Amino acid sequence: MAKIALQDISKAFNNKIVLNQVTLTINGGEVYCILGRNGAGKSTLINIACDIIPADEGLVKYEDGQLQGVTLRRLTGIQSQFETLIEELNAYDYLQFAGKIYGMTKAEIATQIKVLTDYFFEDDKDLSKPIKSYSTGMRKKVMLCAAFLHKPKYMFLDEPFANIDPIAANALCKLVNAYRNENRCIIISSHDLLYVNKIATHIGVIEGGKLAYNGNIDKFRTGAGLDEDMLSYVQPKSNESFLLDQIISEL
Ligand SMILES: Nc1ncnc2c1ncn2[C@@H]1O[C@H](COP(=O)(O)OP(=O)(O)OP(=O)(O)O)[C@@H](O)[C@H]1O
Repeated sequence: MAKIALQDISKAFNNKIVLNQVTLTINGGEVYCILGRNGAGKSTLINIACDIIPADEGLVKYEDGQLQGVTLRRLTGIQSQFETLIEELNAYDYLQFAGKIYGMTKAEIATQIKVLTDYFFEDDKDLSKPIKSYSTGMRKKVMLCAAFLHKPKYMFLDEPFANIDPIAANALCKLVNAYRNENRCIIISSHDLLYVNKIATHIGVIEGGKLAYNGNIDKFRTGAGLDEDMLSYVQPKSNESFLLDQIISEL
C-alpha cells in the first residue's frame, strides 16, 4: 500500500518561518487536500513532499523508504506551479517525450494520451499546434495530462483547478475519483472548495506554519471544533451554492 509520512517538516525563506514542524501522514486511497490562505505554505509543503525543494528540518518518508532521484520521479506525478512545458513541441509530442522519460512503451503512451486528452479536450485539433500558442488553461490541462501519464503511485497537484474552466474542472474531479485506489496517494492544494468537496477524503488547513486542521472530510464538513477563520474554509451551505454545484455537475 502507498503511504507518505511527513515528519516535523520546517521551512523558512529569508528567516521567515513558513512551515513549523508539520507532521502528517497520507495513506493509500486518500485524496488529501491542503487548504490555507494565500502565502500559507501550501505549495511549499507540496514541493517538499515531492522533493522539488528541500526542507530545512524534518523527513519525508514514502512507504518504500526515503526515495530520491529517478526512483522517486518514476513513482511521482507532479503538476506544480513551475511549468515544465516545451514551447516548440505540440501537446502530443510533449506527452510522448514525457512518457519516454518515464520508461513507458510506445503503446502505453498512446493509450494514456488518448484516455487523458479525452478527459480534458473536446476538440483535439489544437493539440497538434505548438504549445507556445496555447491559452493558460490549455497549458494547465497538458500539464495535468503529463502528471497522470505514467499512472504514478504518488500524485501531487498544486492548484490544479486554477485557470481551467468548469467543464475541465469537473473532468478532473472525475479523473481523480477514478484514479484513487489504495495503491496511490493523491495530494492537492486548492482554494476551490466546490471541487475539493467532490474529491477530498482528508483535509489539511495550514495556518501560521502549522496544520490547524488535519483530518477526514466528513468531520471537516460539519464544522465541529473549527474556529471562525477555519469555518470559512468549509463548503458554504446556502441554497445558492448547492444550486451552482448542481448546475456545474450537469455540464
Ligand atoms: N523561493 C522562495 N523564496 C522566498 N520566499 C518564498 C519562496 N517560496 C515561497 N516563499 C514564501 O513562502 C510563503 C509561502 O508560499 P507558498 O507559495 O507556499 O504559499 P501558498 O499557500 O501556496 O500560497 P498561494 O495560495 O498564494 O499560492 C510566502 O510568504 C512566499 O512568499
